[in-house]
Amino acid sequence: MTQKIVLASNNAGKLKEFASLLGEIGLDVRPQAEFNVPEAEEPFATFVENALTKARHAARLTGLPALADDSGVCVNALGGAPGVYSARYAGEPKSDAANNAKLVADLAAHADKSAYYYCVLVYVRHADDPQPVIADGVWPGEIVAAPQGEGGFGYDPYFLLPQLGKTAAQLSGAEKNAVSHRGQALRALVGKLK
Ligand SMILES: O=c1nc[nH]c2c1ncn2[C@H]1C[C@H](O)[C@@H](COP(=O)(O)OP(=O)(O)OP(=O)(O)O)O1
Ligand SMILES: [Mg+2]
Repeated sequence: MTQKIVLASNNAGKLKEFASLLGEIGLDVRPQAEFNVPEAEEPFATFVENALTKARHAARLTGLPALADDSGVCVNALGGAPGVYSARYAGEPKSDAANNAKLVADLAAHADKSAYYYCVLVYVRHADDPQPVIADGVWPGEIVAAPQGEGGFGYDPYFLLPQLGKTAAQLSGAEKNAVSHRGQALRALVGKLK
């Protein structure tokens, strides 16, 4: 029987990417909304702490193993900002449009546009699992001032892959998953679960 797992995220863009990534692996992964799990607080200054708290929260409320993703875009000229604060960079309520506008404005005076996406995944077998399984991934690129592409989510229309001459939003879902921070992290995590 396939093990049912709860995916501790409410981000529709992430859920779509996980559905395609996890479909290949044969895990039965259900978004936490199916179990009416409300959004967890993410008070910490590190990605891994936030991911762990999200995973524990979903596992505690469902009684199922849980997988959480904490991720963001880190811009070198901005000292790594927005980083762990990417989702709320422009304040509450969360808005991709406001976040992207603030990022472009904050970076306007800087010549160095280099950045990277970071993703950490945490898997807990139960809420008090003393050995969470942790994997991460990094995806380098550059921030551009004008959006390009309709795919992806979040910062993707502004995240250029210089070697490809395309933003992350101009990649197909499969192309993005093959190289992204999230795809890398998930493949590493699955390797550790075997
Ligand atoms: O592949 C990506 N393509 C574009 N943007 C991305 C990506 N990966 C992370 N990001 C951005 C979106 C959000 O501004 C922040 C994640 O924040 P993060 O707290 O991990 O997720 P979230 O609050 O949207 O959903 P949840 O916590 O329920 O999983 O980084
Ligand atoms: Mg979040």
